[in-house]
Amino acid sequence: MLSALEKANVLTEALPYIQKFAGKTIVIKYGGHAMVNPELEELVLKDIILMKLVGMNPVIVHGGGPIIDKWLEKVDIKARFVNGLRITDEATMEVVEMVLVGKVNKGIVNLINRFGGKAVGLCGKDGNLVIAEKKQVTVKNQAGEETFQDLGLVGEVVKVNPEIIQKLTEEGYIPVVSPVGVSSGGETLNINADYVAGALGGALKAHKLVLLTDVEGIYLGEGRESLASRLTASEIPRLIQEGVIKGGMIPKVESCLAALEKGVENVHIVDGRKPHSMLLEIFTNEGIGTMVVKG
Ligand SMILES: Nc1ncnc2c1ncn2[C@@H]1O[C@H](COP(=O)(O)OP(=O)(O)O)[C@@H](O)[C@H]1O
Ligand SMILES: CC(=O)N[C@@H](CCC(=O)OP(=O)(O)O)C(=O)O
Repeated sequence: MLSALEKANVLTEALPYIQKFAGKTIVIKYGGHAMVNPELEELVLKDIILMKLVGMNPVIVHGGGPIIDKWLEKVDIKARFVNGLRITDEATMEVVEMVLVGKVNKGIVNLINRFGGKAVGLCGKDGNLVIAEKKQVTVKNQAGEETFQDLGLVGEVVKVNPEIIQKLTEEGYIPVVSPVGVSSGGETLNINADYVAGALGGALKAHKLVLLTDVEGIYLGEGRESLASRLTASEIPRLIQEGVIKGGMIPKVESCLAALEKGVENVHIVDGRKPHSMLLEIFTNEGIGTMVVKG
C-alpha cells in the first residue's frame, strides 16, 4: 500500500499530464471482449469519470459482440462473421439493436451515473449522429480470387453529425454511443463499433483514440514478444494482406487509419483487461499497447 506521502507524490506527478490534456477530446472504444467482468468494468468506467473530472472530454463508443452472440443463441440465430463483421439479416438486426442500444448502452450509462459521473446514452440515430450506407466487402475465395460478399444490414459510416456530442460534453456529460446507425432512407444498420469510434474521433477532431480490447495490442507473429509497440499506417495494408492482422483486428486498424487521416493525433490499441490500462496510457510515459502513427 502507498503511504499518504507517496499518494500525494503520485497526484503531483500526474499534474503535467492533467494540464496537457485539459479540454482535449478522447474517444474510447470499449470493446465487448474487454467487458470481461464487473470489477474490471467498474475500474474502466471510474477511470473515465476521473478523466472527465480533471478536465478532459472522454466520449465512449461501446461494442458488445459477445453479448449479442449470447442473445442470438437464445433465439436460435447463428452468428456468422466475415473479416470481423457480423453478417446481419433483419432478425439479427433486431437483436443487435435491442442488445446494444437497450441492454449494453443503458448498463454502461447506469454504472457511470451510479459511480458519480454524468452519462447520456445515444446511438447513431440520435440527432442523426451516424449516417451510414450498406457496406460493400470483397473477400478472397479458395482459388484466391476476389469475390463480392453481401453482409446484409451492415453499415459503413458516411457522415457524422457530432453537434449532439459537443453539446453534451460542454454540459458536463460523458456521451456513451452505441454503434447502430441509420441510412439516409431511414434504414437501421449495424456498424462495427471500431469504425464508429474512428469516424467519431475524426469528426470531433479528437486528441486521442483509444481502442480497449482483449489483447495487449497488435502481434506480428507468435507470442507476446511479437507485440508491436508502434506501427506506421503504411505498414497496415500489407499486414492485412499477409494475414498477420485478421478477424476482429481488421476493423480496429482500419478505424485507426481513418482517424489518423482525419487528424486524430494519437491512436492506440490497448489491453482493456489490464487494470487502469487507459490511465497508464494517458498519465504516464509508459508506452503500453500498440500506437499507430501516420506515414
Ligand atoms: N495481429 C493480431 N494481433 C492481435 N490480435 C489479433 C491479430 N489478428 C487478429 N486478432 C484478433 O483480434 C481480436 C480483437 O478483436 P475483437 O475480438 O473484435 O475484440 P473487441 O470485442 O474488443 O472489438 C483479438 O482477440 C485477436 O483474436
Ligand atoms: C457489423 C458488426 O460486426 N457489428 C458489431 C457491433 C458490435 C461491436 O462492434 O462489438 P465489439 O466491439 O465487441 O466487437 C456486431 O454485430 O458484433
